[in-house]
Amino acid sequence: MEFLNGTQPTHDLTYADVFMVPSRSAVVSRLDVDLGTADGVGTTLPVVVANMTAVAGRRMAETVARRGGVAVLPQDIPLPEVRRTVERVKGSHPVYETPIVIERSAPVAQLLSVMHKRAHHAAVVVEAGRPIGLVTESDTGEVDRFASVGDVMSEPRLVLEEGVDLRAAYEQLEENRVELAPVVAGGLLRGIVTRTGLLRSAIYRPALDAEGRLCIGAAVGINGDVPGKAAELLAAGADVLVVDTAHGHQEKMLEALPHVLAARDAHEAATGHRVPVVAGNVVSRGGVEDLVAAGADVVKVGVGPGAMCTTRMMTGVGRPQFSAVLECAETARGLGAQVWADGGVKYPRDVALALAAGAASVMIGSWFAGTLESPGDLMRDADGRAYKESFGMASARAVRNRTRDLSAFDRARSELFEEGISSGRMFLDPLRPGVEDVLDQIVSGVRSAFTYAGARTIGEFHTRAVVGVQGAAGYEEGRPRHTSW
Ligand SMILES: NC(=O)C1=CN([C@@H]2O[C@H](COP(=O)(O)OP(=O)(O)OC[C@H]3O[C@@H](n4cnc5c(N)ncnc54)[C@H](OP(=O)(O)O)[C@@H]3O)[C@@H](O)[C@H]2O)C=CC1
Ligand SMILES: Nc1nc2c(ncn2[C@@H]2O[C@H](COP(=O)(O)O)[C@@H](O)[C@H]2O)c(=O)[nH]1
Ligand SMILES: [K+]
Repeated sequence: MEFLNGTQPTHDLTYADVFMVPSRSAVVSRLDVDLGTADGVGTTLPVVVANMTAVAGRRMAETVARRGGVAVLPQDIPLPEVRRTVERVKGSHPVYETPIVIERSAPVAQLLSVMHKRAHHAAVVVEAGRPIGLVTESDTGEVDRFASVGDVMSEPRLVLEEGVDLRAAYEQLEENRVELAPVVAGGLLRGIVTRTGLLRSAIYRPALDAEGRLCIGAAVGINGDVPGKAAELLAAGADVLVVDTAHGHQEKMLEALPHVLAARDAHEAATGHRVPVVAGNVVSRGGVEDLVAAGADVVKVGVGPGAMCTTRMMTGVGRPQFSAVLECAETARGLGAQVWADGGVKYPRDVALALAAGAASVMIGSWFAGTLESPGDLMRDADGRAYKESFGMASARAVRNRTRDLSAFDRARSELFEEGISSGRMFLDPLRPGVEDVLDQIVSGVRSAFTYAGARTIGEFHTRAVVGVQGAAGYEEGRPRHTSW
């Protein structure tokens, strides 16, 4: 990446402070762009779902991995739950979507409580594993909540066989005038396909492990039995380990990392699979050097840019994210390592700029919290707008949860050091309520940014990007106007 006309910025910059200038390009189609990452995780998209309790759960992990990204399960989730989640994600079909499954005798009220959990807004009624009916949201419109699902379901007009050609499946949905269809193998339900899902399958490639199952990551903190926890996460099937703490450039992290690496190496010796280790967060050259020297494959960059994060206001510590990523990525590259840009992403442009600054992948939290697939309950404000609650992992709410095994006194004391918001409202975009809708937006923006720069790959983009510095008016000029002025 170079700054426009060779200028060198005199102060640190964040995503809003910068813009990219188009360059002569031989990449004539946005479809010629390959967004595969170089961090060894196996993602085909440079998108990582942040290890936040309000963001990364089973549905999020599965849905994002099917489109090529990866989610990192938070360090606060109890191990049995991590094992269950990894197992379910690895058990989900890499192409077909996971349906909401319900029994014929269940009340409609039960169906309505789960219907919004998947973007396809439909449920498959099963009997002994076979799809016998379909219910879409419109079927439940004026129905008594105690009616049974069997009364409102209709027989599927189309049932597809596993392995069906995806293009042919799309045509069959079109011919049968249906939006979705169950897919079966030997009569048993394997998943569903939707029109949008089939289109996405043609554009995205899932992030898969060596056995062809969806990828998932898991985080571990720096306190407690770190090697034991790392070994358990690896045994559970995590494809990437994230050693995560607010201040990643501290001795405790440097002590913990070798233990995690030893667990990783033992796992590799036993299974033949090498799991990349990510560590953070830092924002300086020295931080990257120390974490890479301690063995991190990837360094996570970002102190204070997160939407739920109050660190900068509480402490004055942090660094504008574009400059932090730029310096850290340059340092990591010189040491044969990579960085993830973590936090502060609000628009697709921010992902493009993080990649221009040299990130191998970009971690996103709060934006994804406001989607159907995040773990939180769907709520409505006084105007009826749908939202989900997000909260920081250093908020009193998260700290209370993380310290549940401590004495009441120690717990209360920990909460005093809160550096995050406990209840942010992340509104769902009515036009893009699902995480895949957000991914579509990100990927389309990033692919386009690549062709403007004349880059086919993330590596080329990083080399070719030309970045200028703008003031608030420059940023403002780029925003669309929905009304006249
Ligand atoms: N990227 C960011 O800007 C930030 C991210 N977070 C996220 O919040 C989650 C919880 O992280 P964390 O707060 O580290 O909690 P953890 O409980 O994981 O561990 C923090 C450890 O580091 C010690 N520590 C020393 N100095 C600091 C400091 N300035 N801030 C925090 N801990 C410090 C703590 O000791 P003691 O408590 O005794 O001081 C404790 O032992 C993580 O997911 C992290 O990524 C949190 C803040 C900033
Ligand atoms: N200082 C804090 N940072 C936090 C907290 N919870 C999460 N985070 C960081 O934010 C990113 C995600 O950023 P977003 O803008 O996409 O939401 C996450 O990965 C953490 O590094 C917190 O409580 N305090
Ligand atoms: K912030």
